[in-house]
Amino acid sequence: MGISFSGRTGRAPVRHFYTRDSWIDGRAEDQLAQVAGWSGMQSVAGFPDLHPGKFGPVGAAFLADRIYPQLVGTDIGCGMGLWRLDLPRRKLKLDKAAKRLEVLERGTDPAQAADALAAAGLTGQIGEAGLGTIGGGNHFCELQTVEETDGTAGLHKGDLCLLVHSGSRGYGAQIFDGLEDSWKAGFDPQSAAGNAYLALHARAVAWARLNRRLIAETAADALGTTVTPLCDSVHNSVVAHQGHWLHRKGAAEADRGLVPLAGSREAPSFLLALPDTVPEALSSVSHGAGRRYDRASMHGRVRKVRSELEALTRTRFGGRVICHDRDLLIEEAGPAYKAPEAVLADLTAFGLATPLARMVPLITYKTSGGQR
Ligand SMILES: Nc1nc2c(ncn2[C@@H]2O[C@H](COP(=O)(O)O)[C@@H](O)[C@H]2O)c(=O)[nH]1
Ligand SMILES: [Mn+2]
Repeated sequence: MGISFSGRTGRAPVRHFYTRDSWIDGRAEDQLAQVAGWSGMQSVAGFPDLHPGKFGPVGAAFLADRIYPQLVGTDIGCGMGLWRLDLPRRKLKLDKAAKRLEVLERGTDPAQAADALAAAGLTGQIGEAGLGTIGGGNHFCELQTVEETDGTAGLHKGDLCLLVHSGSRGYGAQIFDGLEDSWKAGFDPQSAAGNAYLALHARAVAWARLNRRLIAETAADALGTTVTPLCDSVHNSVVAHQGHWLHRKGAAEADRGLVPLAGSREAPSFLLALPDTVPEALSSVSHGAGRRYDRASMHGRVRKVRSELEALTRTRFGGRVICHDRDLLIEEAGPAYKAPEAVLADLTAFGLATPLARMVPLITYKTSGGQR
C-alpha cells in the first residue's frame, strides 16, 4: 500500500468516501474537520454512514501519533458478527423461534461462561457477568434470510443467518470512566497511561468478540441447530497501523476479509468483500447504514398509540421485532437509519467494497425490557 503517513504537523487531510446520496449531517462533517486539527493527527477518513457522535463523528477512521480513547468511545470492541445457521428455512416457525430466543435474556450459564473466558485467555482479567447477553441501545441479534448472493462466501439463496451486534457492555464504559484525566489531549503511546489503556482495551475487544460468539451459539442452540462463523468485525477500536495509531469509530476493519454492513430492522443488510486497495480509506469501511435521526427526535416521529407501537413489532418483510422496552422500540425504528443501499452504492463507487450477499431480517431480537 504505497502511501506513508509520516511526521505531519498541522491539520490532517480529511477524505470523504461518500456522495450527497448518503444524506450526510453537516454537524458530523464539522466534527470530522475538528478532529483533523487535533495534535498528532495524520489522516482522517469519513464513510457514507457518517453521523454526529459525542466526542467525534461515527462512521470514520482517524490515524494519529497519539492514542485518543474518546475516538474509540465507551463501547470498546463493539462489532458485528455474521454466522450461517445450519437450519433450513422451511423448518423455521417465526413466532416459535422468537419465543425461543428469549434465552438471550439470561446470558451464558456461569460455569460455561467461566470455561469460555478461560479458553479465550481472559480468566482473572475481565469478569463473566453479562456474557452472552446483547445489551441495550441499538445492539441486537437478528435472524436473517439470504435473498441474493453470488455464492462466493459459502452462502446460498434462502439460507438463514444470525447477525449479532454487541460490544463490551459495561466494561468499556468502566474503562473509559476510570481513565486518567489527561485522556482529552490523547495519550503518548510510550506513556504508562497509554499502555494501561491499550491493555484494558485489548481485554474489552476480546471479551466483546467472545460475547458475540456466545450470543450466536446460544441463539442457535435455542433454535435446535448450530452455527458456522462467516466473519466478525470490530468497529470501535484503536490498533497500531503503519507506525501510527488507527482509531475506528463505527468503522469496520477492511483488512480482515469479509464484513457485514447492517441496514436496519426495516432494511436489508449486506455481506461485503473488501479489496482494501485505497490507502486513504485507512483500511476501514462502513459497518452500518448510520443514524439519520437521533433518539430524541424519533419520539416526535412516532405516535404513542397502541396501533402504531404494535406496527413497530412487524416489519415490511413480514418479520418480527422483539423489544419490550417501548422507548427503545421507537428510538430504533427503521426510519431512524439511512438507506443501506445508498451507503453500499457509495462504498462500491469509491472502490471500497463489493457486495457478496443481501439478507433481510426475519426476527430482530433486542431486549425483553428493563435494561437499556
Ligand atoms: N440489521 C439491522 N441493523 C440495524 C438495526 N439497528 C441498527 N442497525 C444498524 O446497525 C448499525 C449500528 O451502528 P453503531 O454505530 O451503533 O455500531 C447502524 O448504523 C444501523 O445501520 C437492526 O435492528 N437490524
Ligand atoms: Mn456498534
